[in-house]
Amino acid sequence: MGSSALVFSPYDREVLEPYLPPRTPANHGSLPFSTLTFATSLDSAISLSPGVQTILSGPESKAMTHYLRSRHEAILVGVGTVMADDPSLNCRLEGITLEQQPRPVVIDPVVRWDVAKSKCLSLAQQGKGKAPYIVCIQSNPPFGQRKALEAAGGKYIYMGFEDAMTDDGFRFGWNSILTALRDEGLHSLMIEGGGSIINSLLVPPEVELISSVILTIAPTWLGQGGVTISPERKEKQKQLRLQHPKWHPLGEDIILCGTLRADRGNWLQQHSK
Ligand SMILES: NC(=O)C1=CN([C@@H]2O[C@H](COP(=O)(O)OP(=O)(O)OC[C@H]3O[C@@H](n4cnc5c(N)ncnc54)[C@H](O)[C@@H]3O)[C@@H](O)[C@H]2O)C=CC1
Ligand SMILES: Nc1nc(O)c(N)c(N[C@@H]2O[C@H](COP(=O)(O)O)[C@@H](O)[C@H]2O)n1
Repeated sequence: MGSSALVFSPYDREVLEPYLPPRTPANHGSLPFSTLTFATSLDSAISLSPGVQTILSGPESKAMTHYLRSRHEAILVGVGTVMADDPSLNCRLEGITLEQQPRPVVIDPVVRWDVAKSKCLSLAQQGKGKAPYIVCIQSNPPFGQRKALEAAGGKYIYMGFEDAMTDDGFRFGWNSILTALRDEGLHSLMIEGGGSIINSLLVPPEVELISSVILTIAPTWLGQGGVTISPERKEKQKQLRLQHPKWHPLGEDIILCGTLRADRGNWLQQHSK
């Protein structure tokens, strides 16, 4: 995604509002309002292959993504995404202050990502975004990286070993991740990807942690071999279906909003016009 200032219309903002975190954060103690949001092709691919950044959003939906970034206190991605994309993870909407910038959060259990060399940290050093929080198990990340990260206002968040499941590498439970972020004072979280992160959230019981879903669907097929969104189907599992879906065309793309949690229904009905 490029670097010129983006504009997102008041009309489009209003359409999204029922699916966004409340402007005044809810109760102290509750987990962050978590919005799952990514851009997908017609064949459910979010990139051509794991290490490849693939532009799917058109200019209008890209502006929407940046509006979403401005409406959440944090933006979460997995280490696969930062290694592949070296993303900025800031908001480039017109008129955004540093205070309004989201806090990047990277799930990187064994600290594979060299944050000191990242675009994200460089932008934070220039005051164009916030420095990331890196969620990991390693208690002594490389000294130079830690120094650079902390000097810019970022940090490592250490998860205990008891949180890491061993059958599939180091995996933290999502409840533990969200609890750790809540304890850092973050009330809302935009979860952008990549494939491993999204697929692991779209299964019960983790799916209950998702407050809303806002997808960009681009009119393109990426073909086989891409990173696809297709969560594991557990035995006897009911179909996972978006509740309260709203389809909203934006440029050549379409935005699909919805909820996944039963208790979001009432809230939506009260807030939808
Ligand atoms: N189109 C879109 O909107 C987006 C596309 N992407 C694309 O997705 C691709 C990357 O996806 P993936 O390779 O699946 O990488 P990923 O970004 O999902 O990161 C996967 C890694 O994160 C860590 N991880 C994930 N869940 C964890 C958990 N519960 N506990 C501990 N560690 C955990 C593991 O180390 C795992 O290997 C890239 O090509 C990127 O461009 C990424 C974000 C958005
Ligand atoms: N909304 C959206 N549309 C696409 O077409 C994308 N490829 C992505 N990717 C996500 O955005 C990150 C790049 O962000 P910056 O512009 O560098 O801040 C990338 O890492 C993915 O998380 N998203």
